[in-house]
Amino acid sequence: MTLPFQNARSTEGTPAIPDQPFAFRNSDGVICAAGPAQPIARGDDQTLSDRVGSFFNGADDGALLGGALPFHKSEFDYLWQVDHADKRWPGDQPKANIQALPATVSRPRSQPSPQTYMQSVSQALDIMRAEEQLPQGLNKVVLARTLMLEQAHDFGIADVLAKLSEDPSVTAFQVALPNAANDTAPRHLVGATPELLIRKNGTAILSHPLAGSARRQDDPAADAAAAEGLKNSVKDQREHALVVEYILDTLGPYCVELGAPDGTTLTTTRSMWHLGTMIKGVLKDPDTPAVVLTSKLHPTPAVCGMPCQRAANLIRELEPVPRDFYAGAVGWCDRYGDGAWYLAIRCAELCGTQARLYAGAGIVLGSEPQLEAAETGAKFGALLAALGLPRDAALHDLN
Ligand SMILES: C=C(O[C@H]1C=CC=C(C(=O)O)[C@@H]1O)C(=O)O
Repeated sequence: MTLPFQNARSTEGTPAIPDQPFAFRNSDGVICAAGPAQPIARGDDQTLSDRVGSFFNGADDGALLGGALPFHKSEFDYLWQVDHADKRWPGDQPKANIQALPATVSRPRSQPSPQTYMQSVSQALDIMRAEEQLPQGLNKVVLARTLMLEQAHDFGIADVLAKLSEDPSVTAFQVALPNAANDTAPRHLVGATPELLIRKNGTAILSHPLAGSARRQDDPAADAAAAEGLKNSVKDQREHALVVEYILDTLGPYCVELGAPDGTTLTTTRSMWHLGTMIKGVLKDPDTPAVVLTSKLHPTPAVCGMPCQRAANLIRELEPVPRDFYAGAVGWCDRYGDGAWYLAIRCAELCGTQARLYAGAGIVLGSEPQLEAAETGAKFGALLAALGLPRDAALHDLN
């Protein structure tokens, strides 16, 4: 077993202590790291429970653990222990008005191109059609693409977070990421996630999976029609049902009670409509920490697919850009294991003057490559707007 709180050595060496290892803001309030931060020894999913165990046994009352789990479970997480939480959001300091700054951000550069992305979606659909009758055939895979942006000066994380947290329906977040060998500035993941993977308070747990999406429209009648269309879409309902089923199956063994209402509800952010289901449960053991439940759940078919390992392998094969912490999980828990963990989606990696935005879409039989490319284009909207670009800037090069 590796001990937490030692100065963790990894392939990148000892992590530099970031100014702010993690921060989350939503309609419930703010959780930011405060006091001295200590890295928890890095490792993969198999050792997570052991590595965080000492935190729960030995930490002071106000101590918090938080950070990020990567998308692929064999990769190393990046977690921190801090002495206590702060209610000061990093964006609350006096700041420049982002709208007033000259627009210096470069035109977004797609990686892969939307056309290559559409080809990957077609390939995935070919596999699904060929395996439709097989019991372990591929049912769903979530395929992502990225946008690169650059500007002359460093991206201001506090400004980006302040913009993202203007939407009360999301959880705006910032987590420190490990630096790559040639990085010249600290690396962070910042985002505005709409999706709660798990919240734990004593024995009570809550999960709010989303899957199935439609872009919000400026015109109210068109917006209502988009929502109605999503609700009635057989393809989106199927895409959603796989996630709910998976979460109920995975959490079942840890619960004395677990349930979801019949049917989906419409959930909205400023950019997107989603199908959502509120899953509630009561744990058998209140000592099972939220971060451990997260690692059991992750990756759900909202970010990976079904069957899970098959989909994860296909993602490695078809996506040219490694996901790293995109579509992983970000969150925090206290020494009682209570806390909240979210899907790391609608996010960007910021490093100095560079930003990489990520967006994915669930592919099932009935998906259409062009529409999935447009859906990912729309999902970039919140981050594009926070970085000072038009919300629809990624919707123009899809033909
Ligand atoms: C993978 C992403 O979204 C997931 C969450 C909600 C809806 C989704 C969908 O409709 O495809 C995705 O499963 C993303 O935004 O990058």
